[in-house]
Amino acid sequence: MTTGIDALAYDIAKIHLPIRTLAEARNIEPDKLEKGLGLIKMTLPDAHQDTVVFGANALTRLITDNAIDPADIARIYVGTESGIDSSKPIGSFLVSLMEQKFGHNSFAECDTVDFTFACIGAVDALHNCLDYIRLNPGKKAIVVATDIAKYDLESTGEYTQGAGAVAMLITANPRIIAIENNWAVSTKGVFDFFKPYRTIAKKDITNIDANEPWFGNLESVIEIHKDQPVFDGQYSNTCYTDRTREAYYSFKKLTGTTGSLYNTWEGIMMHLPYAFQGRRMFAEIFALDADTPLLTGDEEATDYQTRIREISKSDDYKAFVAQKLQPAEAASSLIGNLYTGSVFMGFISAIAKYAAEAKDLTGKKIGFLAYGSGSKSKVFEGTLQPGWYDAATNARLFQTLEQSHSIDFDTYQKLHKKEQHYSVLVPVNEWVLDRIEHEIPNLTGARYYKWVE
Ligand SMILES: CC(C)(COP(=O)([O-])OP(=O)([O-])OC[C@H]1O[C@@H](n2cnc3c(N)ncnc32)[C@H](O)[C@@H]1OP(=O)([O-])[O-])[C@@H](O)C(=O)NCCC(=O)NCCSC(=O)C[C@@](C)(O)CC(=O)[O-]
Repeated sequence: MTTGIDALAYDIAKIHLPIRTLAEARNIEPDKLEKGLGLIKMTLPDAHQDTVVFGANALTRLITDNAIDPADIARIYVGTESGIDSSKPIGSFLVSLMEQKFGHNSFAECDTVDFTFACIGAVDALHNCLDYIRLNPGKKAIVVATDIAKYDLESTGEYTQGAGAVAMLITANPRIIAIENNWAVSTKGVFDFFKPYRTIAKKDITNIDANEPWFGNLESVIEIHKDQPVFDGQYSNTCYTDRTREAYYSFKKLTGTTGSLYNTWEGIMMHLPYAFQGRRMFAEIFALDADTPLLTGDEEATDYQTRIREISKSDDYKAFVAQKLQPAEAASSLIGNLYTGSVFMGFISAIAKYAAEAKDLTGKKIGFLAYGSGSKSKVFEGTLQPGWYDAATNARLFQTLEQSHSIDFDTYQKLHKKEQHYSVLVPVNEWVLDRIEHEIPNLTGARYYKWVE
């Protein structure tokens, strides 16, 4: 028996700001963003959307497209770092919305919980669900990755924003990819990227956005939870490369792989905070784990870094990128960061590209290098199953992304600042955020959603 991903669905924000528009407004050379980081479009939520909406839309599609009987779903585990409540998980919202759609009490026996560890939370949810299915092969589990990657205006993260969700059905003998039970982990507690609760004096609250979730109302201070992270971009890249390299080598040890591990993989799925992150960070592993290593690890620190940079610009590395990394990058260029969903969206992107080239890849291995700030990497691998081609074709990923609606810079800024309260696109056949209960002065913040035909 194998376990893995049996079906996939997604919901990506339908509006975007062209990266060129952002570059011009911010006085950044467009080529840096387009050719240096691989960015083309940046998706963002419309006024009626939040992470529950994206997750619920992806989940509804997964259930409907695959005619899944709700009674067969034993658990819905959510990966997110954009939770909307410090107690009530997104999973709790999803279950109630699915009951609105698929029948009263239809999910009453379904287990649900959110996993949070920055961008790797949905991989943790997947890891857990695979173990569960291995123990209970007759059951079905669903993993939902849903996030809004939102950064401060004018920050270096601004051009990497994105929004959407991926939902995955996890079963025994899956149709798309069987995931082997080998998991290598590298963890280190660091502050590369985080979203702290900020404590501020009450006397300083005049400029606070009334839409922020509030809590911890003490006598003289108030704590607010900000959607946007505190981060150190270049340090986060160092943490990313260190963790993924360490987990990669742990995986080699775990599996007793003696030659180059990446040469055994048809494609490599990495966490992509922006399209070219994987190719910019993988050059070191490419050099160290080549059949004839290009680096020994004994070089002086500056020589070592210079050599990695040279290797990253070499023709051999460019050919490697085109073959093993580029298929997963294509969707990221058109979406931006999906946080927990990024590594899985990379997988959908890759299989869509493989299918378009009519490649026969059943039985081929795919490597996954997941990363979450904070920081942790997990490396695992899977084998493509005969249903991958139909799943890739039916997903219509690039046809869907092609329909994305371009907005202007002014609208982008208003949506970012939550100053625009009407939708850019009229929602059809999808979930919407209907209202947030605001009983001033007690802002309960309860959120209500509805399905619109
Ligand atoms: C990612 C950074 C740091 C990038 O930071 P940056 O300063 O915008 O870009 P850079 O200077 O590092 O790189 C620019 C690239 O463009 C090139 N370039 C320059 N000019 C041109 C030109 N004219 N024509 C062509 N190319 C040009 C330049 O040469 C370089 O390419 P290289 O050769 O070094 O590969 C920034 O966007 C940032 O701070 N982002 C937010 C944090 C982030 O995404 N970190 C990534 C690692 S952490 C992570 O992935 C986890 C995360 C963030 O998803 C959160 C989570 O886990 O929850």
